[in-house]
Amino acid sequence: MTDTTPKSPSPPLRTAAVIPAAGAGVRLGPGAPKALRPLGGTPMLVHAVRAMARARAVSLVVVVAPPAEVAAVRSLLDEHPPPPAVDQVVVPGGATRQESVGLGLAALPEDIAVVLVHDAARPLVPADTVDTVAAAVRAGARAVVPALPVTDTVKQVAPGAPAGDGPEPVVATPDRALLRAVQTPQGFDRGTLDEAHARFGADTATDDAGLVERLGVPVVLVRGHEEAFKVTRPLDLVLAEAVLARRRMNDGF
Ligand SMILES: Nc1ccn([C@@H]2O[C@H](COP(=O)(O)OP(=O)(O)OP(=O)(O)O)[C@@H](O)[C@H]2O)c(=O)n1
Ligand SMILES: C[C@](O)(CO)[C@H](O)COP(=O)(O)O
Repeated sequence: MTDTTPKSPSPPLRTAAVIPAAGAGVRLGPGAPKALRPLGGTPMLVHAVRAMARARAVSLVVVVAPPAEVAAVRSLLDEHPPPPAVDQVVVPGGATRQESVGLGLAALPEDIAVVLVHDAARPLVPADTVDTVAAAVRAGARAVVPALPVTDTVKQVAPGAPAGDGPEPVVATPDRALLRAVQTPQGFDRGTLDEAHARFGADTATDDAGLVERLGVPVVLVRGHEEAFKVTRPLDLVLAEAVLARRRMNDGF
């Protein structure tokens, strides 16, 4: 006999942001782990979490913290709570960025369909950029990366050449018009990213989309934003302070 009992609708599938924040910040110089260093008087991580929580799409934020700082990060985020519609989870990170992202993915509940991976070290990404990436995944793309044209001319050197430490023979000058500098958040259909990390997570890659490319899955770029730059070296922090001060003056926050 056919069962005619009406089925209750399934709950909607949600979007989560995984924020790798477990790096030391060696290139920024000695001090606390980079994500916990202040920007405008507030730890960089709090800015990154706010940026993700402010985006319309995101309803869960998973912060991947330096293992020794998990309790401190939980307290910090309790002091700076997200909007009520956004849940927050903190998990310990690993030795590499990829390992940290993998640990964040392992903490996601089943109802997450779209994952945005966002560096804590990109604290000033505008909410519109986050929503553009999430919307492109929701519209059917399996991997979406915000990117900007490259403004410097780029030279290619031989494999194994020491970075910038002396005379290096140039091997080629790639056509700059064909190059893009990529940012985060990178957005993925959850199954695609899980598979990429399961199969290639132990390989070397500097971003998550690089792992997805190895699956043979198409990756698409959308326009990034200048203010989504990564705080890597001390001068980046000077720029970040200036951008934040300008925003506070313009927006009064
Ligand atoms: N083991 C690691 C290494 C990096 N990251 C995170 O990955 C993002 C991008 O990495 P990067 O800017 O290179 O940060 P660090 O690894 O901290 O920088 P450095 O190489 O200068 O130490 C950062 O938000 C960083 O916290 C992480 O979660 N776990
Ligand atoms: C993921 C990333 O931010 C994209 O630009 C970047 O590749 C991270 O690289 P890093 O080696 O951790 O600085």
